Amino acid sequence: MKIACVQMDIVFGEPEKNYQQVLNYLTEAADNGADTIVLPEMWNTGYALTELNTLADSTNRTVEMLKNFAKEKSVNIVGGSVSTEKNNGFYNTMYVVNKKGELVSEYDKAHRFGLMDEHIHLEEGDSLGTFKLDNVVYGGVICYDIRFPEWIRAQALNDAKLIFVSAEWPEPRIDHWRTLLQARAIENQCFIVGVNRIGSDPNNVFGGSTMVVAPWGEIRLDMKKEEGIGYVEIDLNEVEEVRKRIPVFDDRREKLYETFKI
Ligand SMILES: NC(=O)CCC(=O)C(=O)O
Repeated sequence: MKIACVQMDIVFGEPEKNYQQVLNYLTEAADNGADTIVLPEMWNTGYALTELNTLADSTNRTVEMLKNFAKEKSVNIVGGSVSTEKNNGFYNTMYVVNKKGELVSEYDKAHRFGLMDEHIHLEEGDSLGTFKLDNVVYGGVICYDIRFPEWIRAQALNDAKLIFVSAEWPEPRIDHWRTLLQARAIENQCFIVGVNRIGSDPNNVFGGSTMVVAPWGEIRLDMKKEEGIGYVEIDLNEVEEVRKRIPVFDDRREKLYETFKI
């Protein structure tokens, strides 16, 4: 499985420029033989949260673009996230489309990040964010969600073998990002593909460090500050190998956990 991670800059509050940019990246990745392309968080608008009433995607624009592209090039797309307007509110939404051009997941960020005012401008989602591509179960979460081990564990317990994390994670906390991605991979014995943006907006400088971490914890891709697409080939059989080596999932004590606040 060849994964393409798009570590891009995002033009603040300018969806037209960002849709064009993303189309260019998708084309480059598909032409380079990617099976699955992964985008960062809020790539249509950036964190222009006070302008969402005019900028957020309130139509099917993103979904249609991703579906058409995926079908034409026969590629899976984990569409990072975009700001959306639906059900009388604004959301931070991850769309995933498969190679046939079908929408297989629509996940709204479950945990809102107060330091970037999400709790003021965005609604929170309630779905788990697991989905199937080519008959394998995956998970998808958005940025701050990775700080909640119980949320990632829930995806792993629901059979996710690889979890995608799309982010706009600022540089000053980039060590947290790197450590959390590795910890979530080791504790859940699964692949973690974390795609962060680079560049800056009026309030933050973003840290890049798009990474792919294997179930044993090795870093298989580290884009550091490089702008562009990083490629990695992975074998999902590694998940079962690592789970056999240390059978964490067999050794869990669910009854015990139920007696405490976990
Ligand atoms: N966009 C986000 O959710 C950022 C999360 C973040 O920076 C963190 O430290 O957590």
